[in-house]
Amino acid sequence: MAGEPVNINEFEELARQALPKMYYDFFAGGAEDQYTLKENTEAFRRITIRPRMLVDVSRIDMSTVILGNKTSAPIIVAPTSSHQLAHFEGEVATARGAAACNVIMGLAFTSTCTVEEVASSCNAVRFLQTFAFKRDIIELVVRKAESSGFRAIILTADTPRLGKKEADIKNKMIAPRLGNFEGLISTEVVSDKSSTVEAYTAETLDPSFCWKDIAWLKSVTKLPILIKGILTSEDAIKAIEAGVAGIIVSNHGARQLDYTPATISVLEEVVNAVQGKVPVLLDGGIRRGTDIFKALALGAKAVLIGRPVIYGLAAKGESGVKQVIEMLKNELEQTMALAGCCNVNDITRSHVKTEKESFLSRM
Ligand SMILES: Cc1cc2nc3c(=O)[nH]c(=O)nc-3n(C[C@H](O)[C@H](O)[C@H](O)COP(=O)(O)O)c2cc1C
Ligand SMILES: CCCCCCC(=O)C(=O)O
Repeated sequence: MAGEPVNINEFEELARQALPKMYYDFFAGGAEDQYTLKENTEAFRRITIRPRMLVDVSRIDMSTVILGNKTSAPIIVAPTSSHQLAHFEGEVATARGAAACNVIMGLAFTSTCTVEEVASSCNAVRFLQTFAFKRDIIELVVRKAESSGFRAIILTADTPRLGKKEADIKNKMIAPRLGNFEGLISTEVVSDKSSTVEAYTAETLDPSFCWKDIAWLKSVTKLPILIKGILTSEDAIKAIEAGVAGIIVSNHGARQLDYTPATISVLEEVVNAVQGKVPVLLDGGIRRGTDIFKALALGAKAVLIGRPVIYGLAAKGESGVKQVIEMLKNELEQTMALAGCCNVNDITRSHVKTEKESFLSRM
């Protein structure tokens, strides 16, 4: 590629060149046939934008407030594990990149750097993600989140066990040392059948964790809980009943159950079920500012960005993370200007046409 990357796909190509195949496959890959992986991005292409002309767009304000936290744009770094496999500075560099762009940093508990290292490295607003781990591990997550100034807990609900990522199995993917687990479980987990990533999670997850256990989680923390991995109205209603502070529509970047729908295609179902009671966020397949615009038009308060941030990190460390986030912010700003929206509240349902609506209008 000649010159600087001009879009996220070019950052992905830089990351592919920078990383050993095993690590690139780990970051880029999805579960099984990778049907959902492809759909997550393709479904955005089937939604068109209905722009409005002759609006005064001389000043565009992308800022918003998420669970009481002001942010420069409706963009959050998605919690993703193992950043030191992308760059030696790992999540510390990612968080600094997020801080430089004034967006919220979602940190995975399965990070390579520790919670404390990330917290002391930057002043980004931070949310800490936990899986449905065994309870003593969740209690540790909560203690670390509270003592290190995190503003919310993200509970990932879609991972009672790890999805089958065939590239990792073929590559015999070796999990890195995960800072927060040092001394807690064996960090030398080995498995001759599959990737050590799978072995890691098998040792820590509690597959019996269910809706009633959210009451327990709420009893051990004062932090707001965002539930991540919701794809249906039925579960959205259960999440509201369980008292979560927000919902993240997500299929885990297509790394868990294959043949789940593209997240953007079920966003509206969840938004309608939630009836404005809590904010609804979305991740999966966001690669353009136009994708963010479409998600906001369909009712998302903000989006989370997973792989693009990792690609920026792999390509150029902290400055790559910053460039990726700035690129998406600039593209969103451009989209808002050209669509006639001065701030995020101006982006409405009537600014997009879904595939179904296009189909019906042709009949
Ligand atoms: C390499 C990788 C690791 C991930 N690790 C986690 C994790 O530890 N916890 C979690 O809740 N989600 C994890 N995710 C899912 C992301 O939080 C997010 O849902 C997904 O990446 C969004 O899709 P996108 O990559 O297309 O933006 C991971 C995703 C990737 C690509
Ligand atoms: C090395 C531990 C990896 C934990 C699982 C991370 C994850 O959620 C993923 O999709 O990968």
